[in-house]
This record gives sequence, structure tokens and C-alpha cells, in this order.
Amino acid sequence: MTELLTAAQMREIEQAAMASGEVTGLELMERAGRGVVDAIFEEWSDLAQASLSDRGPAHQQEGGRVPKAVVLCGPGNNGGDGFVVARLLKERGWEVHVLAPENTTKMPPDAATNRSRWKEVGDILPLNRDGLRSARDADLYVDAVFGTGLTRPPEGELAELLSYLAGSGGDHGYFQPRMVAVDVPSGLCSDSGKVLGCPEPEPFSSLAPYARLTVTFETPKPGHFLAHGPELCGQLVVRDIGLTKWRSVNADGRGLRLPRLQLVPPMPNGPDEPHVHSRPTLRPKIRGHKFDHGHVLVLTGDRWATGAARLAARGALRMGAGLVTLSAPRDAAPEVAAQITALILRVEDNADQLAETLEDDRIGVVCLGPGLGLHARAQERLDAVLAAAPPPGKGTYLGRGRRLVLDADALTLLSRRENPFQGLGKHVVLTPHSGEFARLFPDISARLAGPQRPKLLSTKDFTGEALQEGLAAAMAYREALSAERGPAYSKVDAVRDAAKRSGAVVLLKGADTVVALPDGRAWVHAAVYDRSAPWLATAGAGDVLAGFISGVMARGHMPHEAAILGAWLHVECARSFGPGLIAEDLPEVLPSVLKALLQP
Ligand SMILES: NC(=O)C1=CN([C@@H]2O[C@H](COP(=O)(O)OP(=O)(O)OC[C@H]3O[C@@H](n4cnc5c(N)ncnc54)[C@H](O)[C@@H]3O)[C@@H](O)[C@H]2O)[C@@H](O)CC1
Ligand SMILES: Nc1ncnc2c1ncn2[C@@H]1O[C@H](COP(=O)(O)OP(=O)(O)O)[C@@H](O)[C@H]1O
Ligand SMILES: [K+]
Repeated sequence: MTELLTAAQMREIEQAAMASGEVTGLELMERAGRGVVDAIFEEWSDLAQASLSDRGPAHQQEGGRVPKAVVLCGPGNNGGDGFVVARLLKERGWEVHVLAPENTTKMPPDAATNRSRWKEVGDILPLNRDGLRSARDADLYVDAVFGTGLTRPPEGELAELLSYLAGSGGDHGYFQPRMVAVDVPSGLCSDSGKVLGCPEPEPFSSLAPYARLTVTFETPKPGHFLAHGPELCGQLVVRDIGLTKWRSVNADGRGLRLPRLQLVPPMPNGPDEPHVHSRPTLRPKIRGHKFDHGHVLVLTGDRWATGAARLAARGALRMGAGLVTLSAPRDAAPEVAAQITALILRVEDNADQLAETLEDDRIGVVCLGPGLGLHARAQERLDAVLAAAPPPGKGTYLGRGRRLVLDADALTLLSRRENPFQGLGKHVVLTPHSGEFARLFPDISARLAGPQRPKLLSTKDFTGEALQEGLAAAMAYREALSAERGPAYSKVDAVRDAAKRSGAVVLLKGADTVVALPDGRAWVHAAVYDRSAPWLATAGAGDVLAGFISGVMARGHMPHEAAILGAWLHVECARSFGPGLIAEDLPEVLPSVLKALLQP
């Protein structure tokens, strides 16, 4: 299991460790700096070989090139880590240039100690563009300006420096320098993956550099996986600094840290216990007849609009549901019948007939939304399904209650009801994309989006009142951006709030899919770094996901487990197929993915 820790939690853990007397802040900082240096040499072996301490002083005498590093140190403990990195590189014979603020009055003590240690062996240049100009053409740049302590958008000289670096780092810049971020690229909020003061960062206009490698400590942070985090971090490496003992206890020294936020799947090379499986577990189908493996009912849309539901149904069947039935309005039935074989078709003339179908208590899961439509009849069908889905406990299906997956149009229909969340509960999984999420939770979505960029003025607006209004809106936008404070409201915060409000399990899609329960437990499923699957952004992929989740629930998993497993298998299928993927392929590659999963 890989737990994602916020800045506040990290601070708390560090405090607990130091309070125990078993480790000092200075030791932790030394471990952090050493972790960064080790990660650099593991990533770029040529830099390790070029280090004099490895090759002996004779190397220099033979005219060997001395590698050069520029280390940018900020005003806090992240800067402290930077001073350690600078000293360790210098000890290995590097030419090291350090840029740091001149004013050190507010510097935390451990960082100040490491600054003094550095001063014994090297100089300090100003932390601005001038400082960078006098230390150009390095083999390595180390960004230790801000870490988890970023509280507001950088301003003035610092903003100028960071945006200059944003144009030259990562794979974007003209020089593509090796830029290593200590903990996080400076300017990136480690809780949210947002760049403070810059909602749409671009390589040449961001307030945070694009790193090639990010080395973080103890556990990854949510911001490494959410929003813009992955594109700014380059590669992510986690270094153990020995805080495990204090990770799982609260400030009072007891119990688990709650609510928990976990990464799915866990990081294979993280500092986690090596015996923990890095793959989620799917309940095996061992014995029993088809009804023991769950009966899923998928509602189709009207004539000409049944494809999405058929995709979902096929996804559920391939996932291993014992039986999948499509419930289609009469006018859509011929089209559905012509397209299916292993799936069963039931024809409904009206919502009452659907209600009758739902009296069959062997139907354990109902999936609706894909292609459902937004008309009054669709609303009646949704109402019928909600009315026939008793919450767990009072339920009928194996005592578990009936479970629902509400996707696509069903979510928009919910948002149009007077009480959108009436009748929902933990037996329901809502699977919105960001548009559907905004319809259901407009205030939460607006808070997540942050300040809204005003519309660009067209030439006809360049006069009188329209111009004044446009300028006022632009000023207000700039002010709102500079007033942003860290840690920023994250996608995890938003999905947690949505789950709490609706009472349901909420899965908000994207490359950074987040699942949350009303009690605050949450998971980030990130298709990023070495698990990226950009081919999933294809029409109909979401319909298949709804089917996958339904299928996993039919196999007896709890709704939140099904959401997590469904999202994970969805990405595995996309990765297994690769480029050229279309939604129809997802259920077809699932058997090989499941086979690999079930192998010991
Ligand atoms: N918490 C832990 O367990 C450990 C933390 N360590 C390091 O410490 C870092 C956190 O250190 P800090 O909490 O001191 O925070 P940072 O070093 O990230 O930055 C905080 C400092 O910058 C200032 N600041 C924030 N935003 C600013 C802005 N926009 N413009 C100008 N100044 C700004 C703050 O007032 C504060 O002085 C971590 O990222 C990590 O690198 C490591 O040394 C090892 C252990
Ligand atoms: N860049 C991406 N990387 C990984 N997965 C993605 C990416 N973009 C979209 N997805 C996934 O693809 C699916 C798209 O679903 P959705 O937006 O509902 O589209 P549709 O309605 O066309 O099926 C979601 O599961 C989402 O998480
Ligand atoms: K940093």
C-alpha cells in the first residue's frame, strides 16, 4: 500500500519523529539530501562516473572534465536540503554554484546550519536571474527553492526566475538541462498538483520549473499524481528517510492516520513493505452457477442510441458477471437484438415494466446512464431504478442490497432533480467526468477550478464600457490568482466533499482518477508516469468503465472496491492494447489482462 501524505501530515510525522528523540531534524535533512544525490547518480550514471571521488584525483590531473552543478536554495527547509546536496556534490569533486536568498533572518535552524556548513566550502550567489547568469551551462540543476511549505504564488524576482526555468527545463527547453526537483518542482502545490497563481501552466509560461527528475521523501505526495504534477515532475523517485515508524500514528501517538488517501496501484519501487502485492486482488470465480456470479442489468437508450449501453454490458460480461441483461425500450429492441449474442434482452414499454423487471431480486447490479437520454421517460426510468435499489441491510440480493452504477446521462438527470442525492447511498457509485461533476456539484467544481479566466475581448469590445468592463475583469482575475494560497483545494478534496454530500461513492475520471467514500477514505488512481494510457481518451471508454465497475460489483466486491478495481483494469486494458485503441477493444483485451492478474 502506498499512502499519499499531505504537507501537514508530513510535518506532523516529522515533528513526532523529532519529539521521540530518536532522530534530529538535521539528520533527516542529511538523509534527504543524500537521497537526492543517490537518485541523481542512479538516474544518470555518467554523472556518477564523472565525480572525482569515484575516479580519484588523478582524473583531474589527467585533464578530465569536472562536472558542474547549480543548486537553487530557497528560504526554508527545502533550501536546507539543497545546501546538503551542494555540499555532498562538492565533496565528490564537483564544481558547485549555490544560489540562495541573502536575507536569512527567518530561515529555520536546520536549514541555517546547512547554509553555514556550505559557506565554509563555497560562496552564495543571489537567488535571481543575475545569479543564474553567472552560473550557466551546468551539467545539473537542483531546484530546492520551495517544497511542501509553499504558501502563496511566487512573486517578483523569484517568479521571474521560476518562469525562466519553466522555459528551459524538462524536455521542452532549448538546452534541456538535467533539472532535479527536491521534493516537488518549486511552485507546485504538493497537496493538489496545481501551480499556485498559474492555473494553466505551459513550458514557457509557468511559475514552476519542469523537472526531469523529482526526488521526494518517505512517501509520494498527492500533488505528484494530481493535476499538473506528473507533467512537471518528469520522473518520480521516492527515498526512504526513516520515518516509517511515525507514519501510521496520529498526533496523540495512537491509531491510524485518518482519513486515508492511497495510491492505486501502489508504487512498485516505493519505500513500502516489499511483501505487499503491487496489484489489487480480484475475487476469483471458483464454483456456483451463473446467478452466484451476479446478474447485471444495463439500461439502454432509445433507438439509434444503444451503443453506449451495449459497450457497458459487454464490459460487465467480460469482467465475469454471471449474467448481463440489457433492458431496452421497445423501439430500440430490434437494434439491440441484432447486435448481441451472449447478452440477454428485455423489452420495456414503460417505466412500470422496468419496475416489474426490477422485482427480480437476483439482479444485484444496475448500470444506467450511457446513452440513456435526458427526456422525461429517461427520468422516469432513473426514478424506477432508484426506488428499486434498497440500501444494504434491507436488501434482497445476497443480503447486500442492490448496487448501482450511475454514469453519463443518469448523472445529468440527477442534477435536474429537486433533491439530486435523495435515494443515494454507499450502494451507489457515481462515475462523472469533469463536466458531469460540475453539473452535479457546481460549487465544488468551481472551487476546484479556481479563478476563472475572463473572456478575451474581441475588436468590437475595444471601446467605451465594454473595454472598461474587460479591463476590470482582467484585473480582478490577476488579483484572484495572486491571492491563491497553499495548500490549494485539490481534486481529492473535491471528490471527498462530493461523496460526503451525495452519500455515494464518487469516482471522478481523468488521467488522475479519484475515488472517495462519504467517510473521507479516498484513492488516487493515476494513469501517469510509467502507467500512462493516453489512448483511453477515446469516445465510449467511459461507458466501458461503467460496465467494468458493474461487473466487479457483480462478483461480490464492495462498490468502492469495484470503482478502484474497475479503474485499474480499465487502464491495464488500455496499456495492454496500446495506441490505436477504441472503446470496443477494452472488453476484448480484458480476458488476457485478467488471466495475467490471476496468475500467481
Ligand atoms: N517534513 C519533513 O519530514 C522533512 C522535510 N524536509 C524538507 O523540508 C521541506 C519543507 O520545508 P518548509 O516547511 O520549511 O518549507 P519550504 O522550504 O518548502 O518553503 C517554506 C518557506 O518559504 C516561504 N514561502 C512559501 N511560499 C513562498 C512564496 N511564494 N514566496 C516566498 N516565500 C515563500 C515560507 O514562508 C517558508 O519560509 C520539504 O519539502 C523537504 O524538502 C526534509 O528536510 C526532510 C524531512
Ligand atoms: N489522458 C488520459 N489518461 C488515462 N485515462 C484517461 C485519459 N483521459 C481520459 N481517460 C479515461 O477515459 C475515460 C473517458 O470517459 P468519459 O469522459 O466518460 O468519455 P466517454 O463518455 O466518451 O466514454 C475515463 O475513464 C477517463 O478516466
Ligand atoms: K523544490
